Amino acid sequence: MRRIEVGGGAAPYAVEVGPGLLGGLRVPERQVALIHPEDLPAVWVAQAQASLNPVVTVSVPARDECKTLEVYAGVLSALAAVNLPRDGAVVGVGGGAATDLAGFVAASYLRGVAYYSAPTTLLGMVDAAVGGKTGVNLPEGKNLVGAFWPPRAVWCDVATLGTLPPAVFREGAAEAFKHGLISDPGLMARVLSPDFRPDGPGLEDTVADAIAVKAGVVTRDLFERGERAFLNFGHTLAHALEAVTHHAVPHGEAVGYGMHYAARLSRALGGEDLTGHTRAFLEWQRPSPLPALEFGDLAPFMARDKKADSDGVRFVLLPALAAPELARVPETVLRAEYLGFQADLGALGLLR
Ligand SMILES: NC(=O)c1ccc[n+]([C@@H]2O[C@H](COP(=O)([O-])OP(=O)(O)OC[C@H]3O[C@@H](n4cnc5c(N)ncnc54)[C@H](O)[C@@H]3O)[C@@H](O)[C@H]2O)c1
Ligand SMILES: O=C(O)C(=O)C[C@@H](O)[C@H](O)[C@H](O)COP(=O)(O)O
Ligand SMILES: [Zn+2]
Repeated sequence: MRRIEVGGGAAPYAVEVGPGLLGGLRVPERQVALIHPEDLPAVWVAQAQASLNPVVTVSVPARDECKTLEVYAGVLSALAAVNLPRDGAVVGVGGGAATDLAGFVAASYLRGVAYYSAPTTLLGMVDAAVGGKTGVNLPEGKNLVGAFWPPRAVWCDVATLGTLPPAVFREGAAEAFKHGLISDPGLMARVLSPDFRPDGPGLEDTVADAIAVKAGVVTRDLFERGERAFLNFGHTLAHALEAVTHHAVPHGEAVGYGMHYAARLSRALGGEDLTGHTRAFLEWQRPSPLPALEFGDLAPFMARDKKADSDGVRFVLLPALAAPELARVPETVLRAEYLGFQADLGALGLLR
């Protein structure tokens, strides 16, 4: 079992990574609400219920269908209906979508109750469950409503990865690869290695090392006043792709595409050519091909990116491996590189 300490908030917490954790969840609060996606395999729901003995279990729609204000309101009502008290706790079990929702419920119900997270996807483990970003989407864009509300503990039961559809495992690899690109280049090769699979050797260490990158960043900058923005590498285009397609493009695939676009932008502004790495990742991930969207379809969503300020949109660029920076990019470059990006996807067979 690997254990990673995370600081930066009111109280430090630990992320545990290992097999068999779900059956042994321990929270000190007496009354617990368990939130999970409706398609989470019953075996994992049963294990979490057996260890937590929740006063209420709320099943929410799968994927980003649960990250809506309507679902959020329904979950709050379910907690109020059982009088979950202020000294109770919310536990989110599932992928990043369900844990983002559960965390936001915890952040806001009775103005905030204790939150614990048990991610069951690769993406949830290496990224979403750690660092305290919680929230839901609006039709206008991804994660436009939310709060920073760090968990009190995170349990990554790697056995749960065994029931993931292979494509969902590969979605999560995008965020681990991102951590490699922005901070730990050795991680990139490990993600692309044939050993990186739910039953592969060294899985626990690769997951833990990817978490360690995020844990370090959020410990130093929980509220995204500086370097936390680097965790958003690839996300300006990614979030726009998700929003414009009404989430037909899943987050992990959108991030794979977004990283390639961001690598092209970085090169266009004089940086090292890292597009070989991002292309290799797309070849490994084999995402669903993208619809042929115009730059103009995506621009309104990119303009609502949370890294934008009063002077406009900013992108995370990588002038060199593990050396990210936040920068503005002229619109002429954004447009030209979008055309080049589409040409690259065409050559890779990734454009519909
Ligand atoms: N808060 C953050 O810092 C952060 C970071 C990255 C991503 N996110 C968010 O996370 C979401 C994406 O998360 P995701 O990639 O985990 O996708 P997801 O939560 O949509 O899960 C993918 C699918 O797998 C199912 N599933 C979960 N665990 C399973 C298991 N063990 N076996 C079989 N099926 C299982 C889910 O119910 C869902 O249908 C997006 O909404 C994204 O915005 C948040
Ligand atoms: O934790 C962060 O900070 C990240 O940017 C991690 C991202 O992978 C994640 O998708 C996050 O939810 C995006 O945050 P947002 O502020 O752009 O909504
Ligand atoms: Zn992400």
